[in-house]
Amino acid sequence: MTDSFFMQCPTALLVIDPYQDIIIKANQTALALFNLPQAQLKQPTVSQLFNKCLDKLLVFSEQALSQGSAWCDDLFIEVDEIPLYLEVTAKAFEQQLILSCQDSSYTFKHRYQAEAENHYRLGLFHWSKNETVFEEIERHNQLLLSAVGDGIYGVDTKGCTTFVNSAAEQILGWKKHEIIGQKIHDIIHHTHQNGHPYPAHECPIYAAFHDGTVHIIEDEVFWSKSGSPIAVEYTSTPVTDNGVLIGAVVIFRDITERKRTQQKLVNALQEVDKLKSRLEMENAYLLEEINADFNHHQIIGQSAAVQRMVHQIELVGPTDANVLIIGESGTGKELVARAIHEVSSRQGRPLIRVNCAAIPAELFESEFFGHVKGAFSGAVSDRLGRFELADGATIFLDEVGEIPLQLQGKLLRVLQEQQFERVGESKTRHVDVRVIAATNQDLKKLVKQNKFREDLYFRLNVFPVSTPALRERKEDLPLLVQHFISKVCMRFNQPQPKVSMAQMQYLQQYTWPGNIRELENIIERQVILAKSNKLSFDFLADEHNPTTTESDIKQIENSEIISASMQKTLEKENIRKALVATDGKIYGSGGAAELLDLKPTTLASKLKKYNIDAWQYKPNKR
Ligand SMILES: Nc1ncnc2c1ncn2[C@@H]1O[C@H](COP(=O)(O)OP(=O)(O)OP(=O)(O)O)[C@@H](O)[C@H]1O
Repeated sequence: MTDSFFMQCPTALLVIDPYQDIIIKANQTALALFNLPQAQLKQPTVSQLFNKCLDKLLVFSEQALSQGSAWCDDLFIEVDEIPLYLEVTAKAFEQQLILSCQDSSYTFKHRYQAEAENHYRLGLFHWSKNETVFEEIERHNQLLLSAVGDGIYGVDTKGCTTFVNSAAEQILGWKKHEIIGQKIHDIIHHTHQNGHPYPAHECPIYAAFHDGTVHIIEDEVFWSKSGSPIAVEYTSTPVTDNGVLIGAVVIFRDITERKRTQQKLVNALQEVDKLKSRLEMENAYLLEEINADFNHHQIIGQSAAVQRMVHQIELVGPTDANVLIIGESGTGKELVARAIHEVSSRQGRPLIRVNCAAIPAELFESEFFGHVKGAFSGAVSDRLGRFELADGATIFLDEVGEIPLQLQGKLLRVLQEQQFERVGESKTRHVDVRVIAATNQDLKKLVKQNKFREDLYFRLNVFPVSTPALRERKEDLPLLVQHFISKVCMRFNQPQPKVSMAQMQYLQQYTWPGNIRELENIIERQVILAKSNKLSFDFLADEHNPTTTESDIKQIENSEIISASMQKTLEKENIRKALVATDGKIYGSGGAAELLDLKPTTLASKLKKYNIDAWQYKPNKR
């Protein structure tokens, strides 16, 4: 069994006797390796077998015999004259040596192969490990590129697309397979927003891989698959490989929404600017109004004429009809206009007043309709006209008869179509303005004289309202007088003086050519001049009334208009009545002077003037 193992062992085994120089035994592998016939084991001898390296064999054998074992790889034999190097392991056994021999080239080959295989296995392992890492990186990159909200695409140096991320697909509407390998500029960047062609040689994206610098563009358009422009900002960054430009990567963002928001903001700011300048103008206008003390709108009076007028105001006020107020100067035309505006639905906005008599002829159009900067010398900035200012409100054209004939056509157009153009501008503007006009002139007469357009007159005269002259409603005088005294005294913060009946008569007798404005002015003046707590208006008698002879008192009483001479007669009669009532007493409490609200000295001089003897009225004298 042992011998069989020996014989079948895959390693070449020789048992030699180094002392006798003979091969005692050799197994199958050894016979094959040394090319020995089994029958001739005694031949060759050991030294013959290793005859080319005897010295080394001797040293090796002695080492094995003395140490019990030895190993060497420099012994060789010649087989068919070809050296066969061996790795030999020797084991000493009872003065014999067992040699285990291995073909060195075979061992080397196997070891090399094993090593190569080892390397190969290791390499494969490393490679698959690396491949997994690369795959992982690629997967991460893909995830990142897909997750990014910005569009990303790459181009090579020919301008052809090399990759596209999902956001780019979504923004542009093009699928990857439709643009990969295609010249991207021709697909999405061929035209400027204004429709002008965008040549590829001007394309900043392509420029990046020509000049090697980053190109940042903040406002351009890319064209979607559907053909609509997409507002974008983008960065084109050159890509290099070992210092060589190989293309560019473009990161872009759809800024449509941002631009829309920006535009909204710009519009809102413009609107704010417009409203601001409008408010400033309104404010300045209102301040002007407050300063002018026009902020009271009470119409005082109980006469039939006033009641009729108030009724008309209530009728026409809530409608949007144009109104023409006709009346003498100072009869309250503006007051009526304000009252109409205030009962209308436009009362939340100011009444814009234009005094047509105060505007120089050459500035009328600009005042009414505004102008643009540079429209004429002096037009240094855009300016709103009164009609634009009154948009949504009411415009009050005071002294409308003063509007120059050449502008009347334009005014008619606003009244009919609510349209006009600013001076120096062709853009037609629309407004919603109610017009209230006023005049103290006879417009019909102006029409006949060709100074006022008839069509404009009819347009304005839709609803005429007349303000009665004060002399036609003298019954309102006491109320008006009291109203103005209160108003003035409140302004001056002083107690209100009284008006005696006699003084009231002076007011009643006066003809009031300046109407209520004159009354208001006179009262203000007299309040300032009043020395005591009493107001005097006797100067009115002397100021305007012509001298007449004394007439019948009865006639005076029945007369509505009292002339100066009548007034004198009336005063004389009045003094007489006072003397009768006071039994001829002039001075002191209960005297005629007090009753007449006159200074005793004034009464005395009047008695002298009228040649009245107070003694005549003493009880004992009558
Ligand atoms: N009925 C009234 N009650 C109270 N005040 C009045 C009345 N009518 C007019 N007034 C006052 O008289 C003054 C003159 O009135 P207003 O300016 O309205 O007259 P007008 O007819 O427009 O004058 P003009 O034609 O000169 O412009 C104002 O202070 C106004 O408040």
